[in-house]
Amino acid sequence: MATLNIIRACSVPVFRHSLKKLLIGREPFILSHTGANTLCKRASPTVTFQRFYAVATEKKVFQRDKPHCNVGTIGHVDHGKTTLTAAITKVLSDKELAKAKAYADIDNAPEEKARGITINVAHIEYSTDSRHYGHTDCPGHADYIKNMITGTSQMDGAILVVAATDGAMPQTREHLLLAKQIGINHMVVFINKVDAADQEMVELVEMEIRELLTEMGYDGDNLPIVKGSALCALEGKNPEIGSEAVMKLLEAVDTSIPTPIRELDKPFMMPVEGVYSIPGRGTVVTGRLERGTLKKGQDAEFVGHNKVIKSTVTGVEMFHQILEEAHAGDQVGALVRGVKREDVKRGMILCKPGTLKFVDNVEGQVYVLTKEEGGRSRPFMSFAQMQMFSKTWDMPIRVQIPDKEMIMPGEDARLQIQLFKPMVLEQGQRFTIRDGSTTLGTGVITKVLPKLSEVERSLLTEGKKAREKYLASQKEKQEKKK
Ligand SMILES: Nc1nc2c(ncn2[C@@H]2O[C@H](COP(=O)(O)OP(=O)(O)OP(=O)(O)O)[C@@H](O)[C@H]2O)c(=O)[nH]1
Ligand SMILES: [Mg+2]
Repeated sequence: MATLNIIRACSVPVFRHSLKKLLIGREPFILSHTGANTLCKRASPTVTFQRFYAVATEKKVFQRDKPHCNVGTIGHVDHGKTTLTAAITKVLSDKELAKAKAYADIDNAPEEKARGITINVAHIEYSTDSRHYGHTDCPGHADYIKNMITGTSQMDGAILVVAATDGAMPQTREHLLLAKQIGINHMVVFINKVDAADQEMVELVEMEIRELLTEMGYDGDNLPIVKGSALCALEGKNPEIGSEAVMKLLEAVDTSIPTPIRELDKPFMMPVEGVYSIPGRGTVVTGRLERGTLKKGQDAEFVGHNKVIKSTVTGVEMFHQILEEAHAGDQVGALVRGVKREDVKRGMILCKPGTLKFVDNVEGQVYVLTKEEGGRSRPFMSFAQMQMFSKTWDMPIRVQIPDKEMIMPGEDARLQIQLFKPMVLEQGQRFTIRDGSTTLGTGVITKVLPKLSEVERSLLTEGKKAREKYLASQKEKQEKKK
């Protein structure tokens, strides 16, 4: 069977014949890589080893025939994000543009269930006539915000799901605000569950959402809002509000979320989202390639959590299909050599050796959320300890407020931020700060400051008393100088 596939994969008819002669009676799986490669070369220069290997292991080679774009569903708990995701794949699979995914597959597929390189369960692929999509369905409940922050930081645009039966809920608001602050500027709205609400209610919800969008800094008057029922689409009922509404939504996504311009010519860099160990193949890291291009055979290193680990990329896949070359914006899985699963942690950055360094002392500009925006009601002061989220990592930090005594909710201010462990941070990088389960604020890095001294570093983790003592001694020194 596999042999036949290989023969079919050969694109030049005259070589197909010689390939047939070479391969009949051989088992492709037991060929060594070099053996297979020579075989391919002898048979046809057009059959590359990647293609050969792909067919031998019955994996498809990814065909880059459409621009790639990353989207995802956000919105209040239970408003139908996962149902809509499943419905999109169902409707598109009828047109052979996607593989239908059942609700249960999207919502709680255990990671062991997935095989191959690209494992991340939250990512789903489909195509429309004009684009190829990677879709993130953010899980609900308690983990939501954390996933929102790390998950949506990879979206080029979002689909906001609002149930017509509920309208805008507190979390709709919070997620919208967060999305805006993370830098998601393009949004399409799906008013879901119209099968369970009357017409008047649906219209009211639309008005309410347009107002909310405007308030949050989006173009509320003109953003596309599609009304329908994800459940009907999934169950194949009422096509006007079911499958047709889903197609309308996809059209809106196609036209109003532009394909971002990718930085292909920069050295590659990919924040690691997941790390997996695949028996017989090695360690695989997943994430979205942010800059550059990534290919098999490239030297790479992991930077972050105060470590640099050298490695080589030995394979690249996207949605279980082999990629000859990954481009910035692609959601990829990379097979890496010489690295154990325990060595690499989520949040490290896979990059071209020597192009990134980690820092532990930065300056940023932050906006602190008010209680209504989902923040807290109390101000915070210098020396406060909190958690910083950026790209796919989070890390405890201690902050200093150089210009003020304290920052009140609703204010913005300059912050000096010291990280407990050095991470990759660049000027212009966005971050969010949180305290326990509340989002305090979001900001952007304005300056990278000199690395912390040993004393400063030890004080970071010491208690308040030690720090106060240190500061007092510094003050004394300065006064003596005067
Ligand atoms: N009547 C009706 N019910 C729907 C529709 N879409 C989804 N539901 C139901 O709403 C409930 C929640 O749907 P989910 O898709 O799990 O919602 P979610 O937004 O993914 O929820 P979380 O992931 O928990 O935040 C389920 O019981 C769905 O069957 C719809 O169009 N009409
Ligand atoms: Mg869900």
